[in-house]
Amino acid sequence: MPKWKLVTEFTFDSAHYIRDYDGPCGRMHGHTYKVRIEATSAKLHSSEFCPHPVMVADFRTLRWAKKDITKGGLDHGILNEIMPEDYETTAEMIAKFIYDRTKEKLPEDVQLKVAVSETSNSWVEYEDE
Ligand SMILES: Nc1nc2c(c(=O)[nH]1)N=C([C@H](O)[C@H](O)COP(=O)(O)OP(=O)(O)OP(=O)(O)O)CN2
Ligand SMILES: [Zn+2]
Repeated sequence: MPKWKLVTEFTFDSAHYIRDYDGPCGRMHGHTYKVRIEATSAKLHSSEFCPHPVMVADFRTLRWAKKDITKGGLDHGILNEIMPEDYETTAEMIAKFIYDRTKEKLPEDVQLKVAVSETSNSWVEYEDE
């Protein structure tokens, strides 16, 4: 079936610690998190900014997490305070958190894959097939 795949990448800067971690990651520290979101659909849709069905998903909608925390994003925040308690602040759960929040903003048929990197040598990817 013909389909589109959008890819967008962005960064945000935040502090975190991993609860009960035996090592430096258990102390408050910061990362420039890199995020890559892939959105796939066989249909085009309107968006919160555009009334015409011409997009898989609006890049502006996909990039919500790069906004300042005072504007609903994750930038310049403390992830342990922003994320609900059932998410820990590992890259795995940050990817799931971004996936879950982004999915809420999109039409049901849009498939997502979210990748998160804390450091230049490690990535995690999350999707729900
Ligand atoms: N599977 C995961 N492992 C670790 C995570 C994680 O989110 N998922 N997170 C951390 C820490 O948050 C830490 O900040 C990253 O540590 P580290 O991999 O040690 O990063 P460095 O770039 O400093 O690695 P060096 O090898 O010391 O250069 C840890 N593990
Ligand atoms: Zn860290």
